[in-house]
Amino acid sequence: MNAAMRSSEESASAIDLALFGALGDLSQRKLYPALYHLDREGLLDDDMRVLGLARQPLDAAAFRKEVEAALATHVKAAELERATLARFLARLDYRQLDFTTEEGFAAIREWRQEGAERPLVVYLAVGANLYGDICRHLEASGSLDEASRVVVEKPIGYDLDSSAEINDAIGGVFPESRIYRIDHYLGKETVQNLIALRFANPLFGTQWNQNHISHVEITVAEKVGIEGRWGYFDEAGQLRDMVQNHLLQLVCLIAMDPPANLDADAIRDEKVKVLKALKPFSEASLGRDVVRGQYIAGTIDGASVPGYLEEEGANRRSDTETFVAMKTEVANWRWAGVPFYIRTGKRLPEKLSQIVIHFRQQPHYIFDPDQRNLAANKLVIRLQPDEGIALEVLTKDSGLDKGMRLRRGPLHLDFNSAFPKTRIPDAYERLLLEVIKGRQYLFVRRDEVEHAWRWCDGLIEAWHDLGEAPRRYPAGSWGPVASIAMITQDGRSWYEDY
Ligand SMILES: NC(=O)C1=CN([C@@H]2O[C@H](COP(=O)(O)OP(=O)(O)OC[C@H]3O[C@@H](n4cnc5c(N)ncnc54)[C@H](OP(=O)(O)O)[C@@H]3O)[C@@H](O)[C@H]2O)C=CC1
Ligand SMILES: O=C1O[C@H](COP(=O)(O)O)[C@@H](O)[C@H](O)[C@H]1O
Repeated sequence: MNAAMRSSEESASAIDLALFGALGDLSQRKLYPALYHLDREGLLDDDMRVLGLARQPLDAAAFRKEVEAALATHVKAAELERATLARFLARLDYRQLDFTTEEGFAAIREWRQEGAERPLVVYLAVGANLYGDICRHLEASGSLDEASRVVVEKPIGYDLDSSAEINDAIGGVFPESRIYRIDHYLGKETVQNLIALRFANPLFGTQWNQNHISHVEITVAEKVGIEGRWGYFDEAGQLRDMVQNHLLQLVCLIAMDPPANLDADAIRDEKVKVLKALKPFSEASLGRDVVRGQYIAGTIDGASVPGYLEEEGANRRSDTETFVAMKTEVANWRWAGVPFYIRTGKRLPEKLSQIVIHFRQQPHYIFDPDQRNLAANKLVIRLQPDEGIALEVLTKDSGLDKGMRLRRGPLHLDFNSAFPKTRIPDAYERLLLEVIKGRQYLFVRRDEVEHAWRWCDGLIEAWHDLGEAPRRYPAGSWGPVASIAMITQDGRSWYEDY
């Protein structure tokens, strides 16, 4: 964080927030808890107001009750303080609105009149099919001005063409400098820590390339299944839902060159270079280096769970993937020849997001030949849960009878125990704070979204040509056996020290 960022951190900015989709799942589970926590931390200006917009006919009092109920469900009881809650609820107002017609949008302009000097932030917590309509109606109703910002959720489209269409619609009303595209992984504390780890520590900065790193592993494993979103998910699949955005953003943060500074565009320029350098799959590499899976019924934590095709809302046979593993490469000078193994899936045994950087072995090995497989350092970056960083190093096994036996052990930084008083904020807290302050470095620029789609579209097209059904895996396993074979064929294995 540069000096300008640091000094503006202390002062909260006053904004008016118009929240479209104010009674939806995202608002209730993520946005109100995040705003409440910001208020509790003293990070919301006293004058900040929130206007909830949705189609149900509620008045402000009934809306506040809905929000209070959402907070009671999604904020820990110990963190719900009466005074903060009262202050937060008093910020809220509500208007009933159908987002598809311009009629009614004047209500936003009228609500704005009271706080016209504050920038308006428009948060679109609705499906992307509504983004264009809402932006146009906001403009036509005279609700916007030169300082208004818009926040949009993923997924932006279904492929490159649809994403370009949506981006055009938003871009027809808001300039890129006032569009905040959320990828909530960028708001996670440990994901931001990747920037600090890489660029604040010369120890890693000098080693971060193909001369010293043999391969990189990224695992984003989920225990949950489809969570009532079968209709959406079946159209998307795990590649579009997770890889196109979250996993490729992680690849970017690991692989990018140092930005000249921490400005949004300096960082985003470097990420775009990584996306452009991602190797496309050939027909041969597709069969060898990519595994798609779909879960069948199984057991997680001792409880039976249904298969993907038996989940609530499942209404057809489907070959949509719920798991993807692949070996890819960032084809540039820094990373040529270094495989990036990535995998993500639903209904896996753990909720775990982890990056493992495998360093190369020493050029000449002098210890016990039986221990050769130990002989490389690993940097394990745990994004969730139990956020932390561990560097696996080799030391001498102690004891008179051990000779020069090696022992592998971690130099471990566990954020929760190292900094016990620091609550690790939810990603949406950080992201909302950045929007309020008008800083874009944690948001995704249009060209990032589009380069990521271009690469994914190529992969999806090749899958279609191949015409193979996904491999089945039992819920509660680590995915199809082929995903293990994919990495063992290179003489490696997925890091398993969970
Ligand atoms: N939920 C999550 O965890 C995540 C969501 N997202 C994204 O966030 C966005 C919102 O998702 P989510 O909250 O789950 O969706 P929901 O369907 O739960 O919420 C959408 C809200 O918008 C309202 N709405 C829809 N159409 C209209 C309309 N024409 N006029 C007025 N109100 C309307 C709905 O009202 P009604 O109830 O009356 O239909 C509902 O309150 C989506 O883009 C999604 O992809 C991204 C990441 C995670
Ligand atoms: O964007 C999404 O992310 C969640 C996983 O997020 P996490 O913060 O819990 O790791 C995923 O379940 C969902 O399908 C996807 O749309």
